Amino acid sequence: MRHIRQPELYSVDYNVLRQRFLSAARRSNAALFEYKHSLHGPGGENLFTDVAYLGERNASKKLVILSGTHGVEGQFGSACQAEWLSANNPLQLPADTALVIVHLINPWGTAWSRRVNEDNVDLNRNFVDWEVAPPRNDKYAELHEAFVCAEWDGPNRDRAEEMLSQARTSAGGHARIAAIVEAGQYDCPDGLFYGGSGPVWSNRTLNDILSTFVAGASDVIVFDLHTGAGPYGYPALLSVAEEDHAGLQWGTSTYGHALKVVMTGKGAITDTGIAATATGYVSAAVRKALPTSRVLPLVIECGTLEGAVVMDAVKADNWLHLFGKLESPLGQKIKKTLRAAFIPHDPEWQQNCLATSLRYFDRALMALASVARPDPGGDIAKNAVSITDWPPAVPVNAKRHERPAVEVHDLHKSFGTHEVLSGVGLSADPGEVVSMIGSSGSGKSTFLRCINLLEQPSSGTIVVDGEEIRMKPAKGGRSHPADMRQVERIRARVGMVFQNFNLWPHMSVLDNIIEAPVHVLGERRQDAVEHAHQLLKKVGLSEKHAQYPGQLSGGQQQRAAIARTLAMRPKVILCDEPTSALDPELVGEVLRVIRQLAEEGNTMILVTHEMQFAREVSHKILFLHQGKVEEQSTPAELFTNPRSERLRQFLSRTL
Ligand SMILES: Nc1ncnc2c1ncn2[C@@H]1O[C@H](COP(=O)(O)OP(=O)(O)OP(=O)(O)O)[C@@H](O)[C@H]1O
Repeated sequence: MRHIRQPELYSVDYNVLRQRFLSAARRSNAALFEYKHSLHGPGGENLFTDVAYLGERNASKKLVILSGTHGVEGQFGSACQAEWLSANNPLQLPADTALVIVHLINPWGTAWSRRVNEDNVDLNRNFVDWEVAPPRNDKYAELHEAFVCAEWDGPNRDRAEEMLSQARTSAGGHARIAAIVEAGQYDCPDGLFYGGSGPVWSNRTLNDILSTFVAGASDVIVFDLHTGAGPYGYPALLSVAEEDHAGLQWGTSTYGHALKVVMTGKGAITDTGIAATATGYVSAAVRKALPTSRVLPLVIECGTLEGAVVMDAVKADNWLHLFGKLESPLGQKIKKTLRAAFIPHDPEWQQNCLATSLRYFDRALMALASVARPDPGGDIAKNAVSITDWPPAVPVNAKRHERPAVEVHDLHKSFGTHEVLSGVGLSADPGEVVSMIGSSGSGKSTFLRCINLLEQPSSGTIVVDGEEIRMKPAKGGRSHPADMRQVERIRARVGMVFQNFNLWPHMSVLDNIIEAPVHVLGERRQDAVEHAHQLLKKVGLSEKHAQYPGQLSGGQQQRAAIARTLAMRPKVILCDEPTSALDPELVGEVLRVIRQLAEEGNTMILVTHEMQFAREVSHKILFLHQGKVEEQSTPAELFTNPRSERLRQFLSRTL
């Protein structure tokens, strides 16, 4: 079984999920596009559905992987998407095949931990044919009042629960009630499994994505990633269909008995845990949007708790959003219960669901690889639309033309007559991770130390966050900073993680962390302490705040040093061989923290001898040789296709 390298992949924080996904996609050289939602997340953050596209624009075979149809389940789908990209870098796409990853199609639901969207709409009931009247669900209407009881407890609540209990008994158990409720309903906008009154934002966005990035392909496999139904911890592979079609046979021949076909419609029954009575699924949408393609719509559905328990959690969440207070203790408890109903806090569940899903993705690529190219004269090829433009999504890459977080041009540095850096340049965009590799003595650490003027460069230009460090000529054709106050200001924005930690030995861990925020940034001590505790939690050292550096292991000291760096809220983090002073068994714990920082979108410049790590976390790698950049490229390119002989030799010695 493949092991999850990052258990924290399952995060409840929308920003963490998004940054992690974008980071993984950028490392894979995907083209990125974003669809901005008009609402914000709970922290005021902007919300987006992101699309990562890999492969030829006009590929005739496409694999689509969609997450977050039911917002709160998006943690799982996002983890699968990011982890599959990270575990397969560079991803080997078969010829004439492209990958389209749609990250969090219902971003509002994910950010607010709701199964539904911003209009209380279940997106997986919203893809009905809106040209005709939506299906009626009279049996739901009879139960609706009990589902939306305004009281959390008290006599009315007791009556509502009694009514539901009687309905369960007379219908013959929870499953029967579930079949009624989960069929979806279109009359009660405040009720459960409400399908809406027209196509919602996520519906329109998905259709736009399909017509922009997928339409015209001859063969398409689509995964829609879900949790919350079926046996615990078992990722079932399903294909949901309202009628038989060519894709189903393709699915059966690809996955054999692993695939369950669920025929939906009025009165349909299935033992898969999903609602066969419902219509308006994503699978219907993809087939409708891609009429000229052979489409295999797949659902991965990872079972969690008993159906009745999941339904209760959804019902409580509906009450919370209609009548409760999100920030109250009860509100927080309801949210926690809902999240646990869809993503259990169980490493084995998380590992198994993720690993199995990645295997289903691998298999899909194999299935696409074995599809012969379409006959150029055939019907499908005739109908193929060539993608010449990518509107209306805004390419995320365009954002990367914002000003770089760090730019260095033509940097020279000599110690006496020994020129250690001979014209080194580098540019890191916000959120980018740039690693520097090279033999011992090639000048990597000196370069890093020049960026925050721990070493004074002999000449060259350094721009941090748009501000150029002003230099003035000094003796012997050298230069010095013109204004030390400017240097101090810029240093405060550039965090540095040193090889030897550099913690103050006479101060506790907490005092080490708050020292600079209080004395350099002028933060209130109380605020700095609060922030320090958050950071210690992040690096896994909550228990160690009162200890002194000498009482900690090397790995713990380095993690404390990272927390101290983060306390200054740096624009850029420079890491100078952060693990080279550690015993091998302590390296992993530090790399994990650095990986997390990288994936949360911090801008980092990293000097390291950990090649595999550099390959996994970096967007760009520079190979330094004798004070010059010999080669720079993306990790995939640099490691698999080194151009210079020196780099080839270096890699053969170190990999
Ligand atoms: N303060 C200094 N005074 C004199 N020479 C120095 C000084 N600092 C570094 N050097 C020299 O500069 C060269 C580059 O050193 P640097 O530490 O930048 O290399 P590096 O690529 O980081 O090496 P390593 O991977 O071994 O850390 C070396 O020859 C080193 O001896």
